[in-house]
Amino acid sequence: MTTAGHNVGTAGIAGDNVGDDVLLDVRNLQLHFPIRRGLMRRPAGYVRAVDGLDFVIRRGETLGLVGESGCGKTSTGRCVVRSYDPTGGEILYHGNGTQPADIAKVKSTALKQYRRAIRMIFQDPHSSLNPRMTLRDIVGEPLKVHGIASGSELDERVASLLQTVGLRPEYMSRYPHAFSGGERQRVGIARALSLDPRLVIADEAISALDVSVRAQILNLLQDLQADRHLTYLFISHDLSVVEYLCDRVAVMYVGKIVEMADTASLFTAPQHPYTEALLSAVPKPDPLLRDRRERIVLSGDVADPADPPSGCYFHPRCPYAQPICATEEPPLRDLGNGNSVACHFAEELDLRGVTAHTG
Ligand SMILES: Nc1ncnc2c1ncn2[C@@H]1O[C@H](COP(=O)(O)OP(=O)(O)OP(=O)(O)O)[C@@H](O)[C@H]1O
Repeated sequence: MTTAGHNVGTAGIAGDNVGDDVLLDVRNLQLHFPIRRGLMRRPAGYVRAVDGLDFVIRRGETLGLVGESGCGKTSTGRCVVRSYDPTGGEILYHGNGTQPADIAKVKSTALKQYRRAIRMIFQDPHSSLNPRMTLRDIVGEPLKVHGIASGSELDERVASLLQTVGLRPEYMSRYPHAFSGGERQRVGIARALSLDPRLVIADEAISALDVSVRAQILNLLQDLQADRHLTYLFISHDLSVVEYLCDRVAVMYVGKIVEMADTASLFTAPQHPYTEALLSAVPKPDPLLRDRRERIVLSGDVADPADPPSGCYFHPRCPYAQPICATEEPPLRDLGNGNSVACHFAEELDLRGVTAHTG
């Protein structure tokens, strides 16, 4: 298959010094949903689902995106695939190793090309596959829509994609209901791969599956990454899986990244109190380990993204908060080792880490 799908236009962006290994450079990304009220449906406020994110995704890596429900993970993924139009910021795609294209703003043909390069795998394989379509239609549809294959060539490509994800080619005339949850997720993965993408966004891709099939799908994702030089943005609640799969992790709280680090540093030496609290809730199979670790129960609810607190959004729940935390928002700052944190007191706190597998 050709990689013509990655030939997105340059959209007039100056080439910055981000390094050759960067595939996606996201700057000040925002997605604010209007809250409409009254007869005239005028915006009465905004839900700041994504509120100024800065991060890069490097070629070939798996970047994890974690945080509690409602913190903006899915909204971020949907902005990156442009199924939502961001309300602000830039998504610079370095597809050809030349000048990047600002995906946040491209339209029509360039957007269609970009959507070949960045694909998404969804959480629920039951609802994300159309029950009235055969596997041939589901997996082959992107190839048809993009005018890449039809007729017998399409069948050949679908057969090959099914084999790639561990399904038998003769299944292509069957409907999704004939398959288990794990098999359906394999179909979703085959569909995502059909356009030979560079970046795959997996949004809770294994969360809905039985524990017994999760490992199989994880292994498949890892094999595909090695074979096809894929880059992943892996969105998950499950920190044990994130520790196992991801090279780096971004922790989100109420539309913002509060910590970003390589996986080993994040799990063994978290720098943000919110990360520490999330890690303390990772279930431990070892009872001795369980006894030694105290779970940090956060007080209060996740802040409302339509009416966030002043200063650091986390300060009303933070066990280490000081007066400045209620008045000044801490920027996401580089710690000098490539990792970054948004906390006024990161250097002064001695936070507890844990590794989900070894303790
Ligand atoms: N279409 C929408 N209109 C208005 N608000 C929305 C919309 N989609 C999401 N939101 C709000 O944006 C915030 C972020 O939601 P999002 O689904 O991105 O979070 P999440 O971290 O992915 O949560 P989960 O893990 O539960 O999927 C939430 O407050 C949510 O209610």
